Amino acid sequence: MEGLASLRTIPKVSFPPISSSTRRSKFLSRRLNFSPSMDTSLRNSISLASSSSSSPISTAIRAQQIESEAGSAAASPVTESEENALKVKEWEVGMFQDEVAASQGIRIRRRPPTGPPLHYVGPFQFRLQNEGNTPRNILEEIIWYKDKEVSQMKERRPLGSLKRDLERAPPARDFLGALKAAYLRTNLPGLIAEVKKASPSRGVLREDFDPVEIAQAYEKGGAACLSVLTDQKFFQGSFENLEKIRNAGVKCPLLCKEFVVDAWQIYYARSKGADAILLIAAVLPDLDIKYMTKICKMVGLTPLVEVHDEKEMDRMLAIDGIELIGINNRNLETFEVDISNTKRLLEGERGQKIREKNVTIVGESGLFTPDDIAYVQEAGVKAVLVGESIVKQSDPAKGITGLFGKDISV
Ligand SMILES: O=P(O)(O)OC[C@@H](O)[C@@H](O)c1c[nH]c2ccccc12
Repeated sequence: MEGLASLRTIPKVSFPPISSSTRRSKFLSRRLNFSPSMDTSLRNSISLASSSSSSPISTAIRAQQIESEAGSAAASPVTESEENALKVKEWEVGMFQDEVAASQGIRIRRRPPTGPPLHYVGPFQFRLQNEGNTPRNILEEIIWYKDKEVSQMKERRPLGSLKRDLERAPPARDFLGALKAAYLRTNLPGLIAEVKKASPSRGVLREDFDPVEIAQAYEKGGAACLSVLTDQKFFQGSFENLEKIRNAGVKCPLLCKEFVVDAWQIYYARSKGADAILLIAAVLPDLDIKYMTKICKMVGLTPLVEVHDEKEMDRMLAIDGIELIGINNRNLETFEVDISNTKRLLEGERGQKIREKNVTIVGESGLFTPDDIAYVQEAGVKAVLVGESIVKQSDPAKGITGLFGKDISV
């Protein structure tokens, strides 16, 4: 009995007495990233926009979602057996969502890390550690943690109150415009300089980490935009850093570097002063990308969609309205870095399509020298995203000059 060593005892949970259909609706909305309080017109337009999607599974999920919304009007008390049936249903829907994702080549599973329904023995519930509830790689671990973190944050800050805060947020600035202007000015890729304290692959990059000082040095050194890591657990970043940098009067537009799993995070990033936000294609199915890019545009954020391989690039090129794509040279599942990844993804017909669609490409990760910059520029990038090589320098402004082989601030 292999899994028994990690057998855990969990007290039985009882839900507050709300209608099962309401809860199911909420649950489905969450899994599908449709916020229950999202404007109906937007939701409809997104459903319409995505109705061309060829996946029969996503169509079925949409049908279930509509059914769940229709059912949410009726309220009735829930019995314990209904409760258990609901848990099983939730598990099934989670599995279903993973199937949709898998059909698009996504390996990251989004099913709740609690795994399959619990086993009952008397008053106790047991859970066996197994393939289904153990993350398969670091990205999956981050995403599962993020799912939990975000659902807790949402409880503290419901979308309604967050939306009201948006009116008080500092105005969004033109992230893509700043990158294009830098490219025209310098004839070199526009720099997105990353305020990064640590990462799971490299550990702590800089002990004396003052985010505002680093941001100001980057600006002085000629960065077009900044990227601020906001993930706390794995990258030692924070939204406080983002807010501080914005409030310190740094003029470079700011990218919120997060692991977005829920549209709520987009509103939150905007409320903290972000001008752009990262959306990772390895994590988000097409429907989420379409929906989230619309939310971004609605609140004035520029989405930077990140891909790592040909399959992800082709998926994103098939979605209309994506203007900015980052090619990550780091595989987030294995941490392997290879800058020829950028070149490979920009070759041949794919490169041709990118030029036709006028998509701006950002080369991301593992760039250290003027030769690296020249290599990705030659491959076709108009911008680069750089962290480690410049954040480690005692003067990050000089780090930028070293990276490009010349002073790009003038
Ligand atoms: O420090 P580097 O190798 O220059 O990489 C920066 C940036 O590309 C990297 O931090 C990054 C790219 N995509 C991400 C997604 C999540 C977290 C981090 C990243």
